[in-house]
Amino acid sequence: RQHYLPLPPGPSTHTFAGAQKLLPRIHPWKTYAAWSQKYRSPLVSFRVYNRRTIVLNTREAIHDLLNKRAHMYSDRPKSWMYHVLCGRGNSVFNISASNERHARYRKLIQSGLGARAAKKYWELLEAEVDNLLQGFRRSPQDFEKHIRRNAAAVIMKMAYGYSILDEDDFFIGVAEEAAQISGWALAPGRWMVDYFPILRYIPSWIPGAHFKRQGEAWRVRLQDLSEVPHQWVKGQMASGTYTDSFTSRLLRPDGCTFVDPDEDDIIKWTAGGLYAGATDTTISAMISFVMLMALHQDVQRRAQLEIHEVTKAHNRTDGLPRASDLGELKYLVAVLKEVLRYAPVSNLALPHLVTQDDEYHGYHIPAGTTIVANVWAVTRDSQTYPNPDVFDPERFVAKDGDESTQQPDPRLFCFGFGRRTCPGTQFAETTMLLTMAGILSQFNIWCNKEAGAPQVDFTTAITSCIVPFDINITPRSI
Ligand code: HEM
Repeated sequence: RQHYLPLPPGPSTHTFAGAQKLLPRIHPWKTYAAWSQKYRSPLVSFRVYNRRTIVLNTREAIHDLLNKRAHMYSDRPKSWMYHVLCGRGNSVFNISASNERHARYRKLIQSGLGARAAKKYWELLEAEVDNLLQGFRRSPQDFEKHIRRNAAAVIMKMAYGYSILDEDDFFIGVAEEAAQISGWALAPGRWMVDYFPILRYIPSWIPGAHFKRQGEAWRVRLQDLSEVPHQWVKGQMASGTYTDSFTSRLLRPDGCTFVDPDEDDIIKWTAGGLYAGATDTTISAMISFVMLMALHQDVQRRAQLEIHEVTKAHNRTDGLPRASDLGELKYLVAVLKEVLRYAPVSNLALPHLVTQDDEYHGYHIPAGTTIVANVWAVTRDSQTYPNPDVFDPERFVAKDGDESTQQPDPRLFCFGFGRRTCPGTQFAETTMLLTMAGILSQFNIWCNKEAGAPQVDFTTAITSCIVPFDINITPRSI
């Protein structure tokens, strides 16, 4: 029956290339939301060459399909260039949900990063916040660099027990090269083999088969890069002097024998996924946070007051909150929620793939369609969030202690959906709250508004943040 139903509406497109030329390079989420308004449909669909994408533009549609029907909406679209030619199909982000590795990866991450396990990292996080604040003190104008270093340091220590010394660190270089290659190989519309997989059989020496030679070169390089930190941990463990970490604990679960090669491989991919998942996301959120604090002095003062009261109650003479204090910083949690809503890190989350034919609101959703959740559209929906373009943490403060007066928690959609929901959510929240509390306890952030308040703009990438503008960061007297 579904086949007699229409596809969700969308722009009329070129016979061969489909909507390829219509897809905007800047803020595609805004275009999808505009199409949704134009066609008066929460779902819009378009085709690029032979691949169809459906974008979900409302909270209800996203929840109904990606969460409630997660069993059929949790796969990932296949990039033949990246997954096959570059050999990255086994990565945590790309693995098919039907592959038994998917469940194994997520189980390991859950055991290492879940709510209870995360407490093991409190000391590490506090030490890294301290390093970050020292950086802010030394050169506040380099705040972005300090935030980047901090995110990499936290995850390298947590995943591998490796201490990063500065931003030119060898291991950061390794991870950044891998991320850069992945970005090129995954660029939508760039590789015809993604649309016509038969091209992968073309011999590499044929003129025009540049993509095959490139894919092969990247495969070798990415494989080498992903081995570096893993082999480093194993070398340290063999030498007997190593720092306990996610990887070391899993490699020798009973404390004496190493796991078999199959489990070793699972651990390697899982730890690699942690680095890829944690760095750019946390960095984006923290940059947006700093920018928003510069613009909203009232919010900043109120959060500082709350931090001061909590640290005073716990006799923190340095005025610096600890991880165990975070549960009392209710207003700061509201600020974090509003940062995630106002400046979503992942405006389109990551694409999912539907594995069976389906039907929704009278539309046919064919198996094999890429499904994109327009998170940005949800955060800007004025029914859910009145005055959505206004930054206002008050949305998430319960009136007279009544939690039901709060607007919907954006963490329910900023961290993804169904069986692909971000497994680092709790770890990310603890890291971000501790960083925010540390920064606000020691510094004032402000910008010169004499020539008018700076214009807020957002970057376009897999992770997005507020485009940095000139700000001042000055130490506070406590
Ligand atoms: C501000 C912080 C973060 C945000 C906003 C965020 C957001 C997301 C989103 C939107 C996805 C895709 C979910 C989907 O496909 O439905 C995702 C996946 C993932 N995230 Fe995060 N994330 C954050 C931090 C972290 C951290 C700290 C870690 C690890 C320590 C992490 C590890 C991962 C992994 C491994 C995946 C892939 C899951 C899968 O495909 O099964 N993330 N994240």
